Amino acid sequence: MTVLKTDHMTMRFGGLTAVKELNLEINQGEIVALIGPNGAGKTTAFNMITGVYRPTEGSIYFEEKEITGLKPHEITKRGMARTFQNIRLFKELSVLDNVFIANHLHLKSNFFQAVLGKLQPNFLDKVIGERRYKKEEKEILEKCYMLLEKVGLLDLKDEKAHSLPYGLQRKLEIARALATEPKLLLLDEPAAGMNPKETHDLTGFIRQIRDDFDLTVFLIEHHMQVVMDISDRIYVLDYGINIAQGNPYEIQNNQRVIEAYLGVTEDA
Ligand SMILES: Nc1ncnc2c1ncn2[C@@H]1O[C@H](COP(=O)(O)OP(=O)(O)OP(=O)(O)O)[C@@H](O)[C@H]1O
Repeated sequence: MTVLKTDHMTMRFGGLTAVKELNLEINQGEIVALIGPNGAGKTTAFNMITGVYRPTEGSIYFEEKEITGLKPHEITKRGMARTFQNIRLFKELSVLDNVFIANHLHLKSNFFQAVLGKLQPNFLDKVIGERRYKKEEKEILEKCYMLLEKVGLLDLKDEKAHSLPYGLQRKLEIARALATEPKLLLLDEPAAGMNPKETHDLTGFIRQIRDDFDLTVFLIEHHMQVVMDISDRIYVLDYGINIAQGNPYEIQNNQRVIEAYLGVTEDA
């Protein structure tokens, strides 16, 4: 099944076309990379797919249903999650609390509102609500523990997020994304800031979570070794234009891609 499809997806900022008529097609279970030099339009493409920007032109389909123009939280609810180039964690909160909070999209009872005193339930509702809250809290905690175990952070669950080394903060971000139970996971530069050992382990880690959580993965990455090791297929952007697509071997040997990366012009 096609999990993600974009049809002539375009984003203009004034006179600048950051992404031009991009056609992507990503299938269930694939690991696909989006690469390109700085400013090529990769993050803009992610921002359109996840609802941060509405495309100026073109359409986006998730699991064959149109999602163009939906809000980010609506897209998350349908089963898409992302991490960010600049890590976004609650830095003063513990590792566990960071994952716990990320579950809120899946809570059936509105306990966050209740906790904040915004709801005034009658006595019976309150008793039932509290019982349900306790049951849900227990279930969520179990899920958080499972997620932290999967990403190798269970032993650090009580540490503050900001005290973790950068590479582990990235893994915590991934655990937070997994907490929303996505089918498609978008990773924006997962290797950034990782040390050589973490970078080396990243390929196995991403494949493992893809298999364990039945995911499809779409990632932006600058680290070419990671891209070539991990990707089933690669799309290349240059100045907003999709100049190539193919498997790692095809991309490594594509003259247009080599020129885009080396900055060679056609008359040079
Ligand atoms: N909100 C915005 N307003 C105006 N221009 C923008 C905006 N966001 C991005 N751009 C421009 O669009 C182009 C593509 O930027 P984008 O961040 O998508 O590239 P990128 O491939 O993700 O780059 P990098 O690898 O450096 O993160 C750039 O020229 C950038 O300056």
